[in-house]
Amino acid sequence: MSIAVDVRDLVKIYPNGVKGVDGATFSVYDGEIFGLIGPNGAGKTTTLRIIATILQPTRGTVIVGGYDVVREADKVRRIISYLPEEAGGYKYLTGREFLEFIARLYSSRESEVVSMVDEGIRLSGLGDRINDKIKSYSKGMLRRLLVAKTLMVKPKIAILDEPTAGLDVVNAVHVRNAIRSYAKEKGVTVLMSSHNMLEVEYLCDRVAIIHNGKIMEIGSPRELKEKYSAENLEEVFIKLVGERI
Ligand SMILES: Nc1ncnc2c1ncn2[C@@H]1O[C@H](COP(=O)(O)OP(=O)(O)OP(=O)(O)O)[C@@H](O)[C@H]1O
Repeated sequence: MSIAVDVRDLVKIYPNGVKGVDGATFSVYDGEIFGLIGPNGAGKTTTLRIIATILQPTRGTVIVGGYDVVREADKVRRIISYLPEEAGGYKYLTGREFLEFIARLYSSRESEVVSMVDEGIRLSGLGDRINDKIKSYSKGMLRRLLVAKTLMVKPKIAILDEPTAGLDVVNAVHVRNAIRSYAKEKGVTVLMSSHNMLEVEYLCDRVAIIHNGKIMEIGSPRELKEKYSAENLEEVFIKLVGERI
């Protein structure tokens, strides 16, 4: 299996001296849904921002689709699509206009723009509300739109930071199903973060558990549950780092 994202001995020290990531190493394979899971402050956002070329690493190497995130950032940006944790939309555009705006950044071919927007509308599940202004959307509707715009451009690698954070169960289930079905249908590699360990159990082929900037374990949810004789990933996490919290 070829490697989509390779992170080696990654360290990020912020200017104030805080270590955001402390020697993380993991690989994401082509076509898999990979979850970076851990509690608040574990280093998930820092790691994803470095992979998305928004933040510079202090030490270590990160290769995305064969390109180095520091030396070949432009090439990396062409093959990824990134959903930040705190993303917004253009609130005076309708959902449809926003998707059209994004699609035109990725393609100048009208037929491609139309099919991307159609895909985005389908993924968002917003129905007729796609024609309403974004400022009228609930938080859940906005997140659904943003997940849809991140996936609809069919990136080689989609990087989703807490795609379901703050969503109620109906919206969260919609977003999870959209990610899973789209990624598997189109062969898109997904790297996502979550502090909801039960959600990643459903969604992810493999997970890495991150704590204090360090990767503590990597494996499929099933492998980890078996290894730790645990009912679910929350229990795995507690058994793994509970005594250190
Ligand atoms: N800009 C920054 N300057 C200084 N320290 C930071 C900065 N951003 C993050 N940190 C620190 O780096 C560590 C990792 O934070 P990060 O946001 O990557 O964690 P996280 O796992 O994404 O957490 P959350 O689930 O709360 O979003 C934390 O100790 C955090 O306080």
